[in-house]
Amino acid sequence: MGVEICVEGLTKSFGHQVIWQDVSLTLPAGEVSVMLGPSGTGKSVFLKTLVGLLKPERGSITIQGRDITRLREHDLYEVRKLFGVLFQDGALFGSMNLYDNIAFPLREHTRRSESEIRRVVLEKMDMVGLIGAEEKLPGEISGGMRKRAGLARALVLDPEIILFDEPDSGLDPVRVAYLNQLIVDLNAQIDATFLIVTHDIASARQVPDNIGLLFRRELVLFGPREELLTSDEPVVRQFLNGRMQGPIGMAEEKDAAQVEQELARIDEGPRVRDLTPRLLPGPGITRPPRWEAIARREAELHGTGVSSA
Ligand SMILES: Nc1ncnc2c1ncn2[C@@H]1O[C@H](COP(=O)(O)OP(=O)(O)OP(=O)(O)O)[C@@H](O)[C@H]1O
Repeated sequence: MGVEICVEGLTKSFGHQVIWQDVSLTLPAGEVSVMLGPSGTGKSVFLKTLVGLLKPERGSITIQGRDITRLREHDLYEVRKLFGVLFQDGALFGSMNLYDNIAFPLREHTRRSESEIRRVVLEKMDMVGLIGAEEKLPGEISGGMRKRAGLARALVLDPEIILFDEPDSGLDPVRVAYLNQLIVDLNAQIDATFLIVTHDIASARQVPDNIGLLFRRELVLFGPREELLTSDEPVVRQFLNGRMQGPIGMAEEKDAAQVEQELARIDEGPRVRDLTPRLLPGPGITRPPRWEAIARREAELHGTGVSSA
């Protein structure tokens, strides 16, 4: 059923450079959350801190009753098994074919027989639509396929939490749409807790239960998607609408008077337009009760025609 992650008062610096401070949020068990933020605001650092690869200076990360920032390396190793991570480039070994890449965590971390490994690898390859590509090398396939292979590898140890570091980076809009559908389908099938770091606003509008925004060393907001999409917070409005006008500048600092002037000039139109229909599990995917409830809510909001996008 996935596990909850509770982050409280988390601060991370490198030397004198504070990346973010006093970050508190709860990733609800089994839900999909997205973390947005301008480049360089420390989204990847946040993922690495969650999985215990980086140590924060202050604060706690509680998973299954244990604060993982205080665990010794041996116990941390156990906790890491709860996580599957999809790195930006898939992080595949270039000299291994896809089958061996995906089998790698099973061979490293379990004592399963090769026939059992084969069953799991093929099951996960099937889930991400890669059956038939077992013998391919990472260099022989498209960026989209590499992401899928990275995702299959993240799934083989049956994680309770999956972290996605910019799954859409480097993909064209059509491949991003397929990947988003895959993420939603997977959430309905395996029911793990998902956290997705992305720049892609269209994905953030359609895919998650919750949205967070890191900006100027703070977690500006974290909350249910509907709340964020209709928020009046200028930073959120600017980011979700991909506009130059607003508090976020190229150098990340703008004069308050300039921001005020820019905001006064924007006519946003009716609020209801902001609530993009949510992506639902596709045909053939059995929806668990959580997704049935989401589908009912979408039908209420957008009419009965809403199904998968
Ligand atoms: N190991 C490290 N040592 C020192 N500084 C680091 C380290 N890792 C990241 N940083 C710094 O932390 C800041 C945040 O980096 P991070 O990659 O998390 O940003 P991001 O929000 O993911 O950016 P982008 O959206 O462009 O990928 C950057 O200034 C980066 O230089």
